[in-house]
Amino acid sequence: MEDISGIDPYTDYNAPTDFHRALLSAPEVKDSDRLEKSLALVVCGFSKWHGSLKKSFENVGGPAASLAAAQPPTDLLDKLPLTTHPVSIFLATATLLLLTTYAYRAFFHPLSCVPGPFLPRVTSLWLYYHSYHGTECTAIHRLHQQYGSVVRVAPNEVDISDGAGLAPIYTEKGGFLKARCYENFDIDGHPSIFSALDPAHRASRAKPVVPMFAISAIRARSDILYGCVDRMVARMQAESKSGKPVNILNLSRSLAVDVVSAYLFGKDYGGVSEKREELSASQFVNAFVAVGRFFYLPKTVFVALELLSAKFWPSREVDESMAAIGDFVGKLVDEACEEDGTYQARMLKAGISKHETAAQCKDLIFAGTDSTGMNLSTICWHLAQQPEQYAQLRQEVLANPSTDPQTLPYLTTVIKEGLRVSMANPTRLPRVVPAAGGWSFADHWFPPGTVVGAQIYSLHHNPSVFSSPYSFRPERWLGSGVNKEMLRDYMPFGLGHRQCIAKSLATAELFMAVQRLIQADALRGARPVAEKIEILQWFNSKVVDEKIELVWDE
Ligand code: HEM
Repeated sequence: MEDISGIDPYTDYNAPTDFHRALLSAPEVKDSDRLEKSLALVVCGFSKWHGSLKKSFENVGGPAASLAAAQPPTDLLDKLPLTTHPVSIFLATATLLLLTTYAYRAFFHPLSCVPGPFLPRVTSLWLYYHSYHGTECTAIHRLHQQYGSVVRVAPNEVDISDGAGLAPIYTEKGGFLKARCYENFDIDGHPSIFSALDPAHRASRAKPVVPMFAISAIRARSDILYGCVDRMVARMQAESKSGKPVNILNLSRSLAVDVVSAYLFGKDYGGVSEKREELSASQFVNAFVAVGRFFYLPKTVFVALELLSAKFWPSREVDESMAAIGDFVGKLVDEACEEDGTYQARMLKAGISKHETAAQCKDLIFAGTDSTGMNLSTICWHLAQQPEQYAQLRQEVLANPSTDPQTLPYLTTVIKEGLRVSMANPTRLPRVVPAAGGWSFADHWFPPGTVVGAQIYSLHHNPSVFSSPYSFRPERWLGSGVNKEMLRDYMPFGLGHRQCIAKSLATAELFMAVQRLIQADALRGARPVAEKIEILQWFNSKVVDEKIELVWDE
């Protein structure tokens, strides 16, 4: 970049425009430099009134420093109202800096051509607000309806609802890397397989355990899953006779934690057998779900908030639940025998510390319990109000008592549709545009570092791909009704290299659970208590009141 620090606005200066020209028309000016130079102009102006301010900017280096070294055009500045009070100077400087930043983001930023309303163009507060309140998906969905399939949702972030964007973001060449905000899901100071940004760090943790998630490995030990499922069905049947509403979300979560623990850790958590209204692991899961409301905050702010909320808003229930899970994984790790082939043993054998292995186990308990629980309960909730679909499913399941459930065509459509409508993970799965050359899509160019993502909520609710998108219609997945856009845009488990590591395990669990529930006719006579399932749209959605209830008529 050309050095323009030699320009002395007092001696070389003919008119203020010379000074501006020097600032703004230097060759190879990048947008960021332009901003820095604009700031430098502000610094120059104020430094006339407050020398110390100038000095501090001189220490910054770069064009700001070189221009701070220059003198401002006196006649221009002399006309401005003067004040020497440091607070006024500070406030005025801050305001100018803010306005300059906003102006840059709105009009000069490389993403300034991407459509979207004014607020998210200039500040991330819009996204933080909706994320906090659990309205992110619907707010962004509305933007897509208004502005098209590519919208700017924060100064440096874009959401894409066009399925054609999925392959480059998530799949091709391994997809883009996860965005920094995933760090907020680190557990006990460790990046988990889910939250790790660095592929090499993730790979060294995932490699030893990936074989456990293979379809063949799951099939070989399907008796473990059926054992958990049968206990859950028996409990649902027993509770259904009480005449009171049964919280099937709690029941499905209980099954899910048992499957994860029995299958992966070799030790059943015993959630289904617990004699309590709410699963003891629930508050632990809820606490992690709630992390989603601060997902986009910078890590330092996130950690500060976490500490503050633990200090000023402690919760006995959450602490107890955390302690229960802490004890459970602590024992798993202490008692692990390196050759026993369990998840924890494989991690330890790969050289992962005990502390981190315990954290990785916690991550699986959270990820496995929440999403699978949400999906199974959503499927049951829909089946309970669709007598025709229920009858068709029962006919198929009863006619094929010992067939692998994943080969049953109608059951397959039910599970697929359940995964489409259940918004277990409704929000964007944000990724970073890589350094090499940026990324071009749909007439837009996104510079390196831009955070791009596609929210499952918009893809699964796109009426031009899924007709009547909010209705539960398993038939849409039958035969000729299926088209390539449906297959392309369907992504309940994410896509590509970082898609759900436990996709096959979760799918097997859903098939087995629905198969056994239908065989036992457990949902006959059930009806939903509420008209809809209300969620807060966080990374892992939170069901309002943590309840999805069914009640059985006599
Ligand atoms: C129906 C149930 C499930 C759904 C819908 C689901 C959904 C997802 C999604 C959407 C992602 C991708 C996140 C992203 O790209 O940012 C993901 C990743 C992940 N899920 Fe699941 N999940 C389910 C069950 C499970 C279970 C049972 C486990 C553990 C036993 C699990 C563990 C993980 C892990 C560790 C990752 C991170 C993978 C990586 O980044 O390499 N999930 N899941």
